[in-house]
Amino acid sequence: VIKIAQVPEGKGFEDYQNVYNDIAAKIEDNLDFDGGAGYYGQLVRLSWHTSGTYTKSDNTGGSYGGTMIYSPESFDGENAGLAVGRDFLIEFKDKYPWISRGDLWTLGGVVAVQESGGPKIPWRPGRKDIYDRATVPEPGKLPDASKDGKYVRDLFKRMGFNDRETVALIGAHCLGKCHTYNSGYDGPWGPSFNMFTNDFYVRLLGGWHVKKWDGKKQYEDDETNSFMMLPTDMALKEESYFIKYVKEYAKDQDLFFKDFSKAYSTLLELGISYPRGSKPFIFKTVDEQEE
Ligand code: HEM
Ligand SMILES: Nc1cccc2nccn12
Repeated sequence: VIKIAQVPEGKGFEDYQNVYNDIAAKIEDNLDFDGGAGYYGQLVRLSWHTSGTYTKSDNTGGSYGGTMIYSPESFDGENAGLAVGRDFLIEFKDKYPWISRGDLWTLGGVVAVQESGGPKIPWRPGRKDIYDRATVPEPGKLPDASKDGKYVRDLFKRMGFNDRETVALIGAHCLGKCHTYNSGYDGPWGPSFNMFTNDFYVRLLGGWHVKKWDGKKQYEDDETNSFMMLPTDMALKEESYFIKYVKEYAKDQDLFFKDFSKAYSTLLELGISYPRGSKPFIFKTVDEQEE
């Protein structure tokens, strides 16, 4: 399946920086959403789920076609709650009719990471809105949080990621929270959930116990009982091939930022062919434009 990037006629860096700035402004106007988590987590999860359907062996899935709104992908239980992110962004599809869903949804994640203090994320436009039932991925490609380390390792390997990249990507769980009405898992994550940091790894290396409740198996921290981890999060400290990266990132936020930036940029472009030598955009943050 060939998916070739096609940039809308005459659109360049400035055009996409304008979209970036509009998204950033709307995030800024809604910081108290979701108990103070804001929209950062929602937008990063949307960008990840539109991309994480990718399978390297047959080059299917990925962010190119913006197919998440079509069945059967729209019915994938793992995508519950993502209408929040899509609805947040939809006004920019009207304002900038030339932008594709895939470009808008992945750009939304880039804005969220950069505006919450995270690393710069290289990003390229050119995804195309397509409706061809044959290109809509079947449910089951996105990870189930109740599983173990081997499952996580194999699922990310299907996308073409190694152990280091897998651990780096899941560090995005520093943002946002779980919502029982979406996944059955219960938030909270705490005061740092609107800041992109290596906090996830630092906390993960602390003490955790299984939460006593009638919901899905999940963990809460020994110290305050106010943070949570999924079983697949805990798997990162249970497997020898993951734990070494957890420790590296807990010690060195710059290293985490460097590895996350590369892996996340790759994730958002899985399956897409770009013209040789096409240079990614590195958008300025809102703060950088005020100087
Ligand atoms: C083993 C892999 C993963 C599993 C099983 C997993 C599972 C989950 C679950 C169950 C939630 C809660 C959804 C809700 O209840 O609203 C969640 C939230 C989230 N996930 Fe993951 N995830 C994984 C990897 C990733 C990756 C690779 C990224 C990004 C690069 C990511 C970004 C997020 C974010 C930002 C949230 C918070 C969403 C919000 O605040 O609404 N996750 N994840
Ligand atoms: N914020 C958040 C979302 C999803 C999973 C997760 N594990 C720890 C924190 N966290």
